[in-house]
Amino acid sequence: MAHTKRTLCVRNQKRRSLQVPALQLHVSKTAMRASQKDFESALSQVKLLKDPGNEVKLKLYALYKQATEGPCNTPKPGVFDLINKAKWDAWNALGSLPKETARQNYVDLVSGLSSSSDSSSQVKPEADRKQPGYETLVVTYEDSITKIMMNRPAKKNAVTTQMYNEIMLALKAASKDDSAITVLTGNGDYYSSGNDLTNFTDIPPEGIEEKAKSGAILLRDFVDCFIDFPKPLIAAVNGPAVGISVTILGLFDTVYASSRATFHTPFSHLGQSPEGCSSYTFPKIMGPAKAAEMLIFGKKITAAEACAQGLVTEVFPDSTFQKEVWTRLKAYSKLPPNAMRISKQVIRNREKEKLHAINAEEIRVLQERWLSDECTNAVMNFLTRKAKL
Ligand SMILES: CCCCC/C=C/CC(=O)SCCNC(=O)CCNC(=O)[C@H](O)C(C)(C)COP(=O)(O)OP(=O)(O)OC[C@H]1O[C@@H](n2cnc3c(N)ncnc32)[C@H](O)[C@@H]1OP(=O)(O)O
Repeated sequence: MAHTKRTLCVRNQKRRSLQVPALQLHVSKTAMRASQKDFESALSQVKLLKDPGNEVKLKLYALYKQATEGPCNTPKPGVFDLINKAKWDAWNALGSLPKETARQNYVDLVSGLSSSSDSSSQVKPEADRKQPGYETLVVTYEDSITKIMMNRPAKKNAVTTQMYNEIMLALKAASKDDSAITVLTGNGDYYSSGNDLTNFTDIPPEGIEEKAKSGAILLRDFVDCFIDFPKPLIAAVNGPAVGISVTILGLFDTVYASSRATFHTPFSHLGQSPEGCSSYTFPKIMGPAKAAEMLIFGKKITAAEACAQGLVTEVFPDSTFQKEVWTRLKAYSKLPPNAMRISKQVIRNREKEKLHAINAEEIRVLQERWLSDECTNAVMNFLTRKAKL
């Protein structure tokens, strides 16, 4: 029973149809009315269904036993007999549920599973998998993975105000959907060229200070979303990465990089200062000396160097990057999602408060830098094409 590709909408329908709490299978209005024939038909139907997962299979098993044999009265299997113990527990949990009610609940459950698997097979996967409402991103769900792809390849995936907002929206949605892991990546030859420098040009009538203030709030909220993201978060760095797209990597759980990727934080060149909690995470990850070379002197490092310094988890040859990374991620996405979330919490939670405070402090400093001549000149030089990195 293969896992199928489908839209969130269909997944939600399916989830609703599977909402049969293990210990509270209710007596429906039609209870007592499921005939032996209905039950036998459900027994045949269940063999044709796609794999509904272990939890539902246990419910089906328990209801079947209750419907055919009545309350569980066999000895409890030993602790090491895991499978039989899980089955026994599920059956025993039904207590004294009458046989007729168990039969009806079995028929209802199979009927719900059949209709949801019918509707999922009607989905046209390729077109529908893309989630609507994003202009700067392509957000998809497949194989229990939410993939957030920055999608301004002609501009090297530079992060506009709109993209900051859309990434926050996508992360908030991914934290609540039933994906097991979330991946951020880029479309085209770049992962991201960092903050879109035209963000600094749109000055409101209230003046540059107001612009710096609103930019600071946006950036603080953006980085906070990464600090608070509850599920495993993976960066698939498909090409060069600059500025904010590099600094937030310290807040990811895993970073895979193409051999073509480079990592560049040219803050001094731009008259700016570190953000994304990198003033804390980078020295912690790579040691203060290597962090200073990147964050103060703007040294661009290769994927191999970033891996040696601990910023990158693993580097893959560019020619096989996509294939190898997605094969790996699909395997990880099948691990028990709650265990992965909880492990992430255990690893990350004790630092959260500290990271929020660091984020706030970095932004306080950066907001002042944005008003400096050094920063204004650097941005003007880029926009008038006098300077590139
Ligand atoms: C709300 C505010 C929050 C602020 C948060 C602060 C974050 C800090 C940072 O992120 S600092 C990093 C800022 N990024 C840069 O300084 C990179 C600037 N870009 C470049 O130096 C070069 O474009 C390049 C080295 C990334 C790529 O050079 P290449 O020659 O390969 O390509 P082009 O320069 O021709 O780029 C193609 C088009 O894309 C536009 N573009 C690329 N990056 C940015 C960018 N960061 N901001 C704005 N525009 C960018 C480039 O202008 C070209 O556009 P065009 O085709 O219309 O000319």
